Amino acid sequence: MERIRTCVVGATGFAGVEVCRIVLGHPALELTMATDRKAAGTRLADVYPAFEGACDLVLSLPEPEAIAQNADVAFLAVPHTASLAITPQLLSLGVTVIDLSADYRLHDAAVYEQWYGTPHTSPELLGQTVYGLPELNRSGLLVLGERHEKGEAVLVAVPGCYPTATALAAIPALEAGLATGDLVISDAISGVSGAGRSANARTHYCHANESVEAYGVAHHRHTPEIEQTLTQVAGREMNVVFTPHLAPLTRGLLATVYMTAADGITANDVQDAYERRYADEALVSTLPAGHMPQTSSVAATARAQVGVALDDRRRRVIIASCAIDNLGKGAAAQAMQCANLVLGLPETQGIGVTAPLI
Ligand SMILES: NC(=O)C1=CN([C@@H]2O[C@H](COP(=O)(O)OP(=O)(O)OC[C@H]3O[C@@H](n4cnc5c(N)ncnc54)[C@H](OP(=O)(O)O)[C@@H]3O)[C@@H](O)[C@H]2O)C=CC1
Ligand SMILES: CC(=O)N[C@@H](CCC(=O)OP(=O)(O)O)C(=O)O
Repeated sequence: MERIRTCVVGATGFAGVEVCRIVLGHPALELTMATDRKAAGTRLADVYPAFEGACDLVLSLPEPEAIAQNADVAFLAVPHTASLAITPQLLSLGVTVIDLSADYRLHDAAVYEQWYGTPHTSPELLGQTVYGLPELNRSGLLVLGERHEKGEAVLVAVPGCYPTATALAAIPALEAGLATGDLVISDAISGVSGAGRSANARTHYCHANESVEAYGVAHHRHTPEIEQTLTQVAGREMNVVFTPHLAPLTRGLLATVYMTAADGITANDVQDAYERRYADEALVSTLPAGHMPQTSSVAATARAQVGVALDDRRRRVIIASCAIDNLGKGAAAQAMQCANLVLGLPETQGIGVTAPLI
């Protein structure tokens, strides 16, 4: 079988290199192009020696015409606005785009402009884009797959890492009507690779090591994305109080979510709802009652694990905690899960399903 020609844009970034690693191990895809502006002209293996012997590809500049000549699908692992700059042209040249950036996640261009502080230059694409959380929007991704099969280039907006973990923690309780009200609180912790490859004052080893801090409090740009998803799930306008924290981990993300419990529900009702909701999901597990997830159990995988409890001692609160790998289910592996659905491949093909155990 001829393999699907694949380009990774932003291939030396943390999310991009993880996409490259997945593509190189994927039986149905071939890494035919990888781009990077600063390292163009050098081999990917010169930047990441782990690829020595496995990949001889030379990095190119991210030029849409060249991408269209070399690839049928492009993963964009670039910062927001960089995706806006090339996605319309890639689509018009017939390249299906799996975008890891935030540029096409929000349905409303005005909300994007408010939170990202920059004009949205292709709002006409927002209506045709599917938000790539397969556990919520699988049918939409399969519709994109039908269009792709007919030769149309399509666009997937892969969710952010914090929105992925927060949504997976909240979906079962909201869908089953076990959580009431319009407020969800999400306390989340990310490893430092979530901030990308370039260190800054906050992510510098000497600042981040042996320390945990909250940041972006009350104004992080994932807030509207989380609210958009929770509103879709609950079928009513939802708000989130979202507090991200930076922890001295290389990779891993844990979101613990608090929701007001509906009157009369029991801890068993909550546990059952979560187990039922994820029973058929290959990549999301509900842990047994009394167990909470840890990031090391999902490191370097596409998996999410969710643990849930009901605190009915004073206030009745559902507490759900979700662990993912920020670069796995939070970025590259989820991007591949979406691509598999769009490309008509088995949903988990090519993505690691269990973590290294030691
Ligand atoms: N890190 C994570 O855990 C997650 C990241 N994401 C998203 O994935 C995307 C990449 O993130 P991450 O890998 O962390 O970032 P990095 O900073 O590590 O990498 C960014 C990459 O994009 C390239 N790039 C930067 N600007 C442009 C541009 N204008 N045009 C083309 N290429 C450009 C960079 O190389 P060069 O400048 O040399 O071209 C580099 O290869 C972002 O949108 C991020 O929000 C999503 C979920 C989780
Ligand atoms: C630890 C850390 O700094 N994390 C990043 C996560 C952002 C990210 O990757 O998300 P987008 O895809 O929406 O840009 C942050 O808080 O900005």
